[in-house]
Amino acid sequence: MSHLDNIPSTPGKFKMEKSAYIHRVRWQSSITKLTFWSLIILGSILIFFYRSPSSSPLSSDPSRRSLSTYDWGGPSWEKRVRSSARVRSRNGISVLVTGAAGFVGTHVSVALKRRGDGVLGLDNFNNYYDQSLKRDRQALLERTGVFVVEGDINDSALLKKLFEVVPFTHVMHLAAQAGVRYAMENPSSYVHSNIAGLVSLLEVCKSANPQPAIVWASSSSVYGLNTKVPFSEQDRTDEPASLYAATKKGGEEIAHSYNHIYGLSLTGLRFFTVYGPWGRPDMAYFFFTRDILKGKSIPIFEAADHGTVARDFTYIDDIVKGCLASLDTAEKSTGSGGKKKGPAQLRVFNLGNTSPVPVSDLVSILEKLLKVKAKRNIMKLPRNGDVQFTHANISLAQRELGYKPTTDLPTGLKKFVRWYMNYYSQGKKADA
Ligand SMILES: O=C(O)[C@H]1O[C@H](OP(=O)(O)OP(=O)(O)OC[C@H]2O[C@@H](n3ccc(=O)[nH]c3=O)[C@H](O)[C@@H]2O)[C@H](O)[C@@H](O)[C@@H]1O
Repeated sequence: MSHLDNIPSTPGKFKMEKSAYIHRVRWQSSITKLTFWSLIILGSILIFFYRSPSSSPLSSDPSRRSLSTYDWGGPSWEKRVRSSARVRSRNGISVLVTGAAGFVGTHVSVALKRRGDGVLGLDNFNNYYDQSLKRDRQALLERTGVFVVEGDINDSALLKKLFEVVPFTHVMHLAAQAGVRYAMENPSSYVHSNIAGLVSLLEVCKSANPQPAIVWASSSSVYGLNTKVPFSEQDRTDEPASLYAATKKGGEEIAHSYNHIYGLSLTGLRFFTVYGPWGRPDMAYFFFTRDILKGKSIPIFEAADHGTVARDFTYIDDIVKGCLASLDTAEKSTGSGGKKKGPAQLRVFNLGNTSPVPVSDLVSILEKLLKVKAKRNIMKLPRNGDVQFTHANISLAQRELGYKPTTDLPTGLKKFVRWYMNYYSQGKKADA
């Protein structure tokens, strides 16, 4: 008989062979031991999750999408930060790019690095969409010489540290919770990233010496239910159709207040449905491509009375040019030591393509490029935050930034499809 046979199968059903007293003493000591070890294990788990000062404040935040802690700091980490942010051209700038492993962030970081600017990336690698795509973008950035620090914009200690290590002249703020429809599923993630995260970043920027100039991503969605087209920067933006749009509009007001109080130079860019290689799998052109290839039906929205739903789709390279021109024309912030010394620049620009295309035409272009007929499922535009159309007036950006989009939708989609086929032919799965 093995000693294992002495252990009762049901806890508590001990055979009373010895005196009750001895059993009671043993029983109490077992409970004490059990409590002691439970506390030790619980303590260890807590210490594991909160072990470093760099642990993300996300850990206790219900809006968090995945449990993440970030490690940063130390001499070799600082060396990498410094080296990545080192300016290598005359008159170059040093830029902190937030959301660097995102779609626009990756393209902008590469473009800046290639022209000799210092670039440091920051990204929290959340799981809103396929994280392996973000990791592959990160690998691309590493090959270009851009180090991406893993962390969240809500982590003020990390942001302060970055500004201690590098006196950034500019911040390109692209970290955000994107996507219009997802706001109904996870509203707090929009508040967390687009409102709280923005404030956390601006708080650190306002106290930095010197204060950086900030260029950041707003959205065409701030035009909301407006019917006057094309949308101009002077138009009202007080009827957002989604929480996403509301948080971007809120960001524009927050920018105004930091400019007014602290003299921060701030430029907001209203992007119009940006698409292209290394894009976002949650966007229609991307998952339409995946689903057409899979033979899955795709939902194509239409407005009431068969009204056309259209977007001013803008190719990534045009957006990158607009971002770089915004950084190059940004004036210096005027404050120091957290105090305003004089008026500072405050700008908002539309970055669109100026030629809206119906979603059904987008599908036709994809069908031709993919040589596959789509299974179209025409359905009523759901009440989920989508607007019927967008159309940018870009004359202000043209005048002030020299912004001039040059890629039409068929040309841009051709480049996207080429990238897509190449990327996913390497055994990767195109899951959102
Ligand atoms: O311009 C912007 O500011 C916004 O552009 C996009 O938002 P959206 O234009 O809605 O882009 P998609 O989600 O790719 O949708 C494109 C078009 O396809 C339509 N659509 C979308 C999904 C679907 O299943 N079916 C469908 O017909 C939408 O109604 C829309 O007209 C981005 O997702 C936002 O993050 C960005 O801020």
